[in-house]
Amino acid sequence: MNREQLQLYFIMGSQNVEEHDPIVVLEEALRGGITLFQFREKGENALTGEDKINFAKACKALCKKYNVPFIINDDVNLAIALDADGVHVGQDDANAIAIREKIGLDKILGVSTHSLTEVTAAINAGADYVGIGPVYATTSKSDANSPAGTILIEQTAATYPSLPIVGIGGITIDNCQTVIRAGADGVSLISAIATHEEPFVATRQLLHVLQQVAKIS
Ligand SMILES: C=C1C=NC(C(F)(F)F)=NC1=N
Ligand SMILES: [Mg+2]
Repeated sequence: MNREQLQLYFIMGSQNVEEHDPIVVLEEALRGGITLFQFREKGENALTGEDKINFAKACKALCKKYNVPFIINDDVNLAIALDADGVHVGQDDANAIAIREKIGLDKILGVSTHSLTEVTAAINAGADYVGIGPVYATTSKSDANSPAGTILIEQTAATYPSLPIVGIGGITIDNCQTVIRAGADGVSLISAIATHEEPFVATRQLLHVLQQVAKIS
């Protein structure tokens, strides 16, 4: 995985799209040019069992059609079963070292981090990128920490300049440039695309704004 692939990292599950069809939303986002996708099926009405597997397979097939890596959140066994391109895990999921051993070196491993200590541990576990947030207030994650702003992104970029970083949490077209200027390689988001009337348009607009402000290398 190269750090440019983090530029516009869309995360979605069936619960994030209000009255829209999640498969249509994903195809529109892919057509619009998202650079990475995370399948994140969780929450009280999340799909389970065969429904979840079939939904994941449909999302994976769409990502393949648009040549965008397909990442699965939390569910390492599903990621292996579907031969996903990688997994994203949080601090409360299994130990990242064990997960790296389980998925192998050719899969993408992303880790959520909330402190420099957790960033260092993620690096030692062999993470390909770290997610840092929530930068701003989010409604997409019920158990999110309180918004931390961009300070940890700045500290991490300064301490580990070669570590790919993606910011997450309440990111919109209005604040995404601030996140990149702080040192993130990209932004990850759910609602800014998933709840937009026109996910294709939302994606194009976000990319346009993000392309104005490359990471200060
Ligand atoms: C809780 C999360 C934190 N960060 C990320 C990512 F953006 F992929 F790094 N994904 C998550 N699901
Ligand atoms: Mg998790």
